[in-house]
Amino acid sequence: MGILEKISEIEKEIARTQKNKATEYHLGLLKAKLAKYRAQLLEPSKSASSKGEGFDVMKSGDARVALIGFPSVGKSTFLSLMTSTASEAGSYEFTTLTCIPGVIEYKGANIQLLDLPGIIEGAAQGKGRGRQVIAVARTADVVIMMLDATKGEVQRSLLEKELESVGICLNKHKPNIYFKPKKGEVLFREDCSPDEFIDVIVGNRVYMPCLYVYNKIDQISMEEVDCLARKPNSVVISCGMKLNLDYLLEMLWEYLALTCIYTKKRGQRPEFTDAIILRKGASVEHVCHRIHRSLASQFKYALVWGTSTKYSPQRVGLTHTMEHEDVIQIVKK
Ligand SMILES: Nc1nc2c(ncn2[C@@H]2O[C@H](COP(=O)(O)OP(=O)(O)OP(=O)(O)O)[C@@H](O)[C@H]2O)c(=O)[nH]1
Ligand SMILES: [K+]
Ligand SMILES: [Mg+2]
Repeated sequence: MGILEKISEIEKEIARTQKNKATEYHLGLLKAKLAKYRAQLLEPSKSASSKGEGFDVMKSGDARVALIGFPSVGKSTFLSLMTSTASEAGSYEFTTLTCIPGVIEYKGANIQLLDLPGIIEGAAQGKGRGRQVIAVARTADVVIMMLDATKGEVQRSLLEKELESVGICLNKHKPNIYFKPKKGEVLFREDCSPDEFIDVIVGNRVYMPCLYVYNKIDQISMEEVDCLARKPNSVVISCGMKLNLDYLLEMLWEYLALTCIYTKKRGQRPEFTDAIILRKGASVEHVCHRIHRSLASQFKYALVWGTSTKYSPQRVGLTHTMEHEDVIQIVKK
């Protein structure tokens, strides 16, 4: 019997077994067996290319958020709640076997949310689809590390270790060192540790904001909830009881640090209801491209009101860096 058939047999048996105290133990065993076979589905097959298939999901929208966590912490339940995409959830591990994208619409922005298979210790060394999952995490603007509030803190440090072992630095700022290999010129713009210096030379580090989301708080006491909620970069939620999801969105928005730009036409008020949403550090040229493909080539100058300029308005060129909530009026040749 192949793995898929075995899985299907177990699923059928679970479906026809009544749920009660007497069958609880048996159901538990069945679910453990199911998780074992599903984990085997995640293992890269020997016949396929040595690297195994990646999860190639097109980047879309204004930003990308990856859901990373151990199996069965509630990642898929969360995706199904926050987006119009349904991702299958189940009370057994390794329900999700691939990358499932959804879109969160928030404050006029489209945020791509990626549900991923659960990862386990050893993921970075290729356990399960660990490598592929981590590769997707690298492409995100923010990582949501989803944790089961009923489980201990080791889950958090284990996952952090996995990500750090492949050069993903969470909630750390990139060391401000300028390094140009050709000339071998090094300029320390701040005090740095040897490790930080090595990171810059090796050059494959990514620095990423990470939000620790403790799910299933409906299962723990108020005191425990309170304790988790006070941890840095952490939010407590319950997908099951839809608790604190609004607050999580607010935090996520903050961590994404997107820049909202308002346009205005000459002699008119700014279009405050229709912001252009860009990544941090976006220039006037980025704004032009967003309005119309050919606008940058017809560009003469722009007037900008807001925190990015010394005067309001100020005449600026294409390379000027915009800041959050600036207003811009573009003047064509
Ligand atoms: N009590 C409680 N259960 C939850 C909550 N959120 C999700 N669950 C349950 O947890 C189980 C796992 O949920 P999933 O969404 O499949 O978890 P996952 O992280 O996607 O799991 P994998 O895809 O297997 O890695 C399901 O039985 C959910 O119903 C919650 O807030 N509270
Ligand atoms: K699951
Ligand atoms: Mg899942």
